Amino acid sequence: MTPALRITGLRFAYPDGTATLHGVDLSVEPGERVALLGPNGAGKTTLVLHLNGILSGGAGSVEIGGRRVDPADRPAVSEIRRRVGIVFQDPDDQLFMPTVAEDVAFGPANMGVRGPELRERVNEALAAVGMSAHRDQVPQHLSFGQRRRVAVATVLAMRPEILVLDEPSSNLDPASRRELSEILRGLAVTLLMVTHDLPYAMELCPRSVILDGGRIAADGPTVDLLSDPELMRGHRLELPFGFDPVVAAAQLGQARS
Ligand SMILES: Nc1ncnc2c1ncn2[C@@H]1O[C@H](COP(=O)(O)OP(=O)(O)OP(=O)(O)O)[C@@H](O)[C@H]1O
Repeated sequence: MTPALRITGLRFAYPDGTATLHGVDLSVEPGERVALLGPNGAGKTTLVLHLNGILSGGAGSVEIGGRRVDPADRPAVSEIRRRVGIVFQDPDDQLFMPTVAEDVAFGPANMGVRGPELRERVNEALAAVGMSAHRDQVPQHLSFGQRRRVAVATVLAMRPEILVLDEPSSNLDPASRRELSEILRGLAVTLLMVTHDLPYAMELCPRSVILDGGRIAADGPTVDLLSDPELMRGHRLELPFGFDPVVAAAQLGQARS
């Protein structure tokens, strides 16, 4: 099967010379849910920004469903931006229209979707995140957790094959955090989630990858990584007090390798 995502030998330095990725290889199968873990400054966001060509120009390659992300190939980039939806950490980076429904319609309308199909996509995306009742509200008047849900809906309306989320649980209260996790688990997409919230990684992603210093340091079942104290310490990862990944995995029905 063609992987949903294949990154090969990816190296990248910012224009100021900060070398951030040092040869990353990663393959994700369709329908997998993978957490991307690692300390501050590891290169997680930099890696994610390569998935739809926002960043490029280093060495190596990124392929989405077998198609290479090549910023010089404009049609390929538009196609890839439709297939890879990125939900940024701050929902306010994604919401700029006068109403929630217009924000959710923006992406598909930009792709040329019109009329009943556009309405259907907006309705479906808002329903998926439980925000149908707020469609006519001003996004900036919603709570943070509600804005994050709408940000997810703006991406879902594009019907992406790969959903990438940067810190989806940050600043959410416990109920909103759980509700978003239920929403994400119910989606039939490939999911890549950048997070420092290790129980959230455990809950949502059977597989995790640790990135540190621009290199993949570990890749395997989330429970295995989180229950390896030396690995965790070595990459500045800390579980909340009292959280036992093995017990959590058993409760979630996740297998150890
Ligand atoms: N625009 C930029 N110009 C120069 N260096 C940058 C830029 N953006 C990020 N960096 C550097 O790249 C490195 C990786 O940053 P990145 O944001 O990808 O890390 P991260 O793993 O997402 O961190 P965090 O967990 O703190 O969000 C850091 O050293 C950072 O200072």
